[in-house]
Formats: sequence, C-alpha cells, structure tokens
Amino acid sequence: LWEILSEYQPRTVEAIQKQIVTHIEYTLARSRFTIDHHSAYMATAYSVRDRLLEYFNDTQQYFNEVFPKRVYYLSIEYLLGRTLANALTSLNISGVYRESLRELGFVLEDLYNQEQDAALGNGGLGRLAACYLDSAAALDLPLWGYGLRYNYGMFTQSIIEEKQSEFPDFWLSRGFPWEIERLDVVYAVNMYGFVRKATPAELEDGYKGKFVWEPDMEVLAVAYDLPIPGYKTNTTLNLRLWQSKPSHDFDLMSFNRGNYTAAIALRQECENITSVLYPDDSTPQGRELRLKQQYFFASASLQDIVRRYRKSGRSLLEFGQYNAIQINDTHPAVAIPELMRILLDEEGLPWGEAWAVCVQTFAYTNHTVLPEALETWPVPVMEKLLPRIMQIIFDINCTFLSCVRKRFPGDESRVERVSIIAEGHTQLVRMAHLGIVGSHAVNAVARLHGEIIQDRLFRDFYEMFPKRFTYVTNGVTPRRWLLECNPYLSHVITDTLGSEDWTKDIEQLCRLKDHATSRKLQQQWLMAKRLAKERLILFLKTTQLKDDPNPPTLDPNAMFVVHIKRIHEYKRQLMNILQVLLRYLRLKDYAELVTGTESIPHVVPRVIIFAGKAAPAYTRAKEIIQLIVSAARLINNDPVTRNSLVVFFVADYNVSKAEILIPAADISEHISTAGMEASGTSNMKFALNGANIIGTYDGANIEIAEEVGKEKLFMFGANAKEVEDVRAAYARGEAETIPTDLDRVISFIESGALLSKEERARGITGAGAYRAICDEMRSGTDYWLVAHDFQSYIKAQAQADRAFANPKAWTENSINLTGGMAHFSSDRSVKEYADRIWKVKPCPVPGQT
Ligand SMILES: CCc1ccc([C@H](C)CC(=O)N[C@@H]2O[C@H](CO)[C@@H](O)[C@H](O)[C@H]2O)cc1
Repeated sequence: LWEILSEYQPRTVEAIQKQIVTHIEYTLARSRFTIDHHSAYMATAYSVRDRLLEYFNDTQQYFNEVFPKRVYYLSIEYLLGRTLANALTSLNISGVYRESLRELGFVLEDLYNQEQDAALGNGGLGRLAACYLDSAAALDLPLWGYGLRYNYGMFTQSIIEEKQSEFPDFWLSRGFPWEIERLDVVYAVNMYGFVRKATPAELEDGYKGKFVWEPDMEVLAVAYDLPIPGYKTNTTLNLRLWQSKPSHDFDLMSFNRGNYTAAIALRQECENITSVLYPDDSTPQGRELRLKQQYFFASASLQDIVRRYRKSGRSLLEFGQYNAIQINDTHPAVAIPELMRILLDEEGLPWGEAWAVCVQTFAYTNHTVLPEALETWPVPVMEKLLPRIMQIIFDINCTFLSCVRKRFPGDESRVERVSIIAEGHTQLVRMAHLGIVGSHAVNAVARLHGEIIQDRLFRDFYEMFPKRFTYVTNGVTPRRWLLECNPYLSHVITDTLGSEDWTKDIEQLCRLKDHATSRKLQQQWLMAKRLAKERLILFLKTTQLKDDPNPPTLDPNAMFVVHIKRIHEYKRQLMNILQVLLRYLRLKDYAELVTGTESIPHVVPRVIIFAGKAAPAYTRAKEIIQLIVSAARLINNDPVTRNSLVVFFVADYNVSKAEILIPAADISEHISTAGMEASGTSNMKFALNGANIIGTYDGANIEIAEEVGKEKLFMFGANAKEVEDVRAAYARGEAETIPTDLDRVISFIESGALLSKEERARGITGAGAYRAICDEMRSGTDYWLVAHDFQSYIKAQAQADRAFANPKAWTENSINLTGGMAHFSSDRSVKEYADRIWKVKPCPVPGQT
C-alpha cells in the first residue's frame, strides 16, 4: 500500500507552476494569459489543496486500518481565519511556492490578501476550537472536528456616524477552494412531529426501539470536508461541516398536493438552518432556529460517528472505548440525548447500558461563568421541535434526580437546584446541567475559572461528582500566532536558538531567557518589533486613514497599546477609554504649562488601538464603541496632543487583523473584572509576541504571571474574591465615592465635549448617548467595578509609561515574556485533553514527510 505514496506530487518549482496553471485552465476555466490576483490565489489554493488531499486520504486510510480510539470535537463555531499561509507552513513548502509564483509574476503575500477569512465563529470559543484542530494534527491525534457550514459567517462591522453597523458576511461569494463537497455523505435529521409506541408489527420486522418518532420535517445534512494539516507531519485531519438541504421526497408530496407555497416554504425552512452564524457571544437570543442548528449538527455528527463505528463490527457497548466526544460549551449538549435516541431507538440498547456508553463517551467544556450565557431552552419549544429528545431528557433527569435523592435524602432544595429541568411558569431545560450529568469529565479553561465553577457555579454537582471536574488551561497555536503572523520575530528566535525546532517543540522557547541581556539579541528584537509596527502603520494608512485629509502622525517609537476582543462590559473597554480621556485631559493641562513646544516633553507618546465587535442586540456595548470612536475623533484632531496621543478603533476585527495587530503591540489590555473572563487567549498571543500585559488577576492572566513572573507584567485591581465582597457591599447599599480623576472625566463627557457636529446639529447636548454610562459611573455601585479599579488601573498605566521609557529593560522584559510562554501553546492544552480526558494516544501516519 505504502508504495503508492511515492507518487506524491514533487515539490519542485516546475511541478508547482504546472499545477497552478493547470488549475487556472481546468478548474477555473480561465486562460493562462489573463490571470488576475484572485484567480492566481484560487489556482494556488487548489494546488495546495491537492497536496493536502494526499496526506488527508492516507491519514483516513491509516486510521481505518489501525482503528485507534478517536476523538470528535463538536463545536458550533470555528474561527478559522485564512488557510493558505497556514497550509504552506504546515506542509513546509512556503519557500518553493514563493519562488514558483515569483516566476509567474506574483508575490505570495499579495495572494494571501486575496483570501476571505472563514469567520465561522464569534470570538474566544471559536478560535480556541481552530487552534485545537491545528494542535491535534501536529500531535498526530486521531481527531475530527464537526461543525456547521454557515453561508454567512460573523457579520462585517462598519463604523457609520461613529456607530457600529452590521453587514452580512458573504464569505463564500468568491468560492472557497479548501473544502470538499461530499454529496455522498448525507444524513436525514428529524424535526417536529410526535412520538408513538412502536407497533408489534414494527417490532416484528426488527424495529429495535420502544418508541417511534414521526417527524413533520426531515432535513438533509450534507457534509463539506476541510483538510486540517499537521505542522511538519504526515497527519492531515478533517473538519466536517454540515450544510442543510431540503429532502426531495418531502416537497414532492406537498407539491403533489398542489400546495406549492407550503412546499417552497418548507424548502426555505430547511435551507435556512445553516444560513447564518448567531453573532452573540454571551446572551443567547433563544431563537428556535438556534436550537434547530444545535440539533441539526449534533444529529448529523452522531449518525456519522455511529455509522463509522458500526462499520468496524465492534459492539456498541464498547462505543465509549473507541470514541471520545468533546462538547465545546453547551451549544452541542443536545448530542447527549441524541446518542441516547440512536442507542435506544435504532440500536435497541437497554437504558442502563446506553446511558453508561454516553457518560463514558462525552466530555463537556464550560467557557463562561456569565449567568446569562448559560443556555436554557423552554420545554414547550424543545418538545415541539424535538419531541423524542425532550422525552429522553425527562427520563435522564428522572434517573438522575433519584440518585440525588438517594444521596441527599430529604434535600429537595438541592434536587431543585441541580435538576436539568428548571421549574417555573415555563419549565426550562438547563443545558449546562445536561452537559454535566451526561459527561465523565467537565472542564474549565483556566485554574481560577475551575475554582469558580467548583465553588460557585456548579458547586452542587462538584459535591456529587468531584472526580469529573477539572480544568485545562487554554492555549494558542504557535504556528499561526508567532511563526506565520510574525516572521520578523520568528527569524530572530530561530537565529538565536540555532534552529526552528521551537516551532514543533515550544519548550525550546525558554532558552531565549539565557540571551535576554545580550545587546545583539535586544537590537534584533527591537528591529523585529519595529518592522511589525511599520507593517501595522502601513495597514492603517492604506485602510482606516486612507481618506483622512489630515491623518495623525503614527510614530513607530510610540508605545503601541492594543485592546482587541469582543466588546463586553466585563472586558471593560469602557474603563480603558475613560483612562485615555483622563490621559488626554492631563496632556492638555501639561501642554498649558509648557506652551510653544512641538510635542509635549517627557511624555511617552502612545498609539492606542481598540478593535472588537458588539453583539447586534447589545446596546451598551454599542454605546461603548461610539464613545471610543468619538473620543478618538476629538483626540486625534487636537493639535496640542496629536503627536503624543493617537487613538484608533479598527473596524471589522477578525483573525487576519489580529495577525497584524498583535505582533505590533508593545503592551496589550486584559482588564476584565476579576472572576468574569474564563481564561482569555489573546493575552497568550500578545505575550508570545513579546508584547507586555496590563491586566487584572483574572482567567489565564494569573497563570501567565506565574509562568513569566508577575513583576514583568502590569497587574492591578481587585481579585475575584475582593470583587465578590465589593459587590456584596454595593448590594447592601454601600456605594463608594468615585475617584476625582474619574469624576473629572465623567464631567468632561457630560460637558458635551464628545458630541459630534451632527449630534450638535440635531440639538443633542451634554452627555448625549453616554448619559446612561455617566449615571452608572456616578452611582458608585457599578456592577463591573470600573470606579473601584480606576485608581489602581491608572497607576499601572503610569508604571508602564515609566518602564517603556527604558528601552533596554523593556526589550529584555519582552524577550523574557516570549521565553516564558511555552506553557500556553495549544499543543500543551491538547496533550492534556488527550492524556486526562480523551485517553487517546498519538497515531502517526507512517511514510515520507
Ligand atoms: C449562546 C450565546 C453564547 C455564544 C458563545 C459563548 C461563548 C462561550 C463565549 C466565549 O467565547 N467565551 C470565551 O471562551 C474563551 C475560550 O475558552 C475564553 O478564553 C474566554 O475567556 C471566554 O470568554 C457563550 C454564549
């Protein structure tokens, strides 16, 4: 078998050029003489895909032969970004492709920019899933991802009249060359209808279950496969995304009944299921379509997994020994009753055995402690859409509660607290409780998060199943988030460490610390940071500033301070922009003292960059964006301060923009109210690129501080325990007087200083759109503790200023930061999942690399 491997495509310039031109002519059907950048990108992508497919087919072939225990990662989001650069790096053929294209008259980097981001996710959760696929492949783990092929990904954000506007993300409009449409991999998914007992006749002719679900609607799930290349290994894994299609025979019937509109409507309803990604990353909209999406991909994925397993001829009672299924937050939790349905109704397993298989198979990761983000579904909604599933959930809950009552006799309030069904006017299904009860492992994504889950959020469950609870601290892939996005720094690291081994064995990075005081390395390091800053400046000039008649000066010597993540009150972008306004007011004060000077002496010039999307229905988050944009407009146009302070809100933040912003940062902001950010992952990406952190004792910031030494970072603010105490005091009505600095800034906003010409023309005065924000700040009991942490935050910012004024010490610190980040590689995280939760071993595919 392996002999055939030899016919892998040669990696020569000629072979590659031939391939590209072949795809131009035969795949894109364009003449080789009119190649524009986009078709050059498409042809190059197809030629790279061909090479991925060689490894892809051999990997799947090998897994079928060896039949190792497999892992299936179920996530409703994958924030993949662009693929070309990553694929070339993983196959280790960027160089020969760059050469091949140069001779054809193209610059590889220009083709990178032709690719649309695959933005099939909102933020942290979706990007983590993408990093974990990359690491699983690099570690040769037999893992597949399952998700949804949305027609429209994360909305495109534009700032119009200083406000966020959302536009559909037509990411497939110019084709997506990386996917393989699998018209031969199709499953029917039931919806609506009713459940009845199986008739003796049905049992006669072999129906195995007691119950039969008569659905009203049958949706087809069609598979689209995305090869996931492993870095410098033969393993190429698969991300299988499902697209919904109407099933033909259904329409025919209603067509034949002459009820065309109904038939069309039904078709539409089917296609709609995978049309768009829900853009919320905290508050679920509770839409039925969202539940349809969750059940649709859970059912298609489980049918596919069970079919593959059954082909091995092994007993279903051993299913959990050969399959580990990770549920990425509660969104795929309906997979638990769905596997029960398949095992009970289609395979005829007794309840007890079926349930044992489920618990052995499933593991659930929680990503947030925000109460509003914990999904619940009204029982009537679940009952109408998924009658058989709702039945099974009731049965699961019944069995579970009888265990609870046995264990804690008479403790009915505990029973009420842990029940999967929340009683009340409308009964609700608590998806997190279902996830915990149906899994053998429940993990948090950072240590503090783990403590909060055990002590507070799921305390009752922890007392029942202590062994199930654990944490696996998040990680990020060093391929995309250092090697690919920061070639400048990567060269310096490789040069200093003497080889590229660090890209595969990240522990090597810590050897950088031995060189942190070397002048040579410090100069190279500074130069690399400068190149990344100039790349960002060029990007801003050619996008954000291109039509600005009088753009602010972007000085690469300034401190680049970056705050990029979803806009949310707990992430406290508000506290940052209020601090920026204070900095502005102080600069104005100072300027008055030293009039007549070009730039204000002894002030560390800052370029402050914000970016992030707000969920469309999240009004306060949108107000915060408007506040940032209006403050930037005022500050950037003030001749007195514009050389010392420049503020940007970079629109339409996504993975590709992060790849430009992160390498250019000198310092990054991770200032969430302690106890609110489960982990954070951009904090890891910044520190990996030598950017410092101003942060609170929250999420993974705490573990980063332990790894690199907290004195190297700028930590401030109340810790999680103190936050609880302060909130308790607020609840007792003990408001605090807000710091004078904050009062000054709020007064400044209330003076109408930020109002735009248009707002003034519309007769808006005073705080205008920021009235509510100002009132909340003045309350002295703001829930996110902006007023409480403001002083220590300002102090930390001042410390950063002082530190930055000493480039030698700052650069040494930066080198030690990168050198201390090995632990936060997603390779380490995924290895922990494999060893402690999935219990799977690497299954490297033999043959040539
Ligand atoms: C139902 C609406 C919804 C959608 C997404 C989510 C996600 C869980 C939100 C999310 O992305 N959480 C982030 O997950 C990251 C990866 O673990 C963490 O690093 C972040 O701290 C966490 O906010 C919650 C609720």
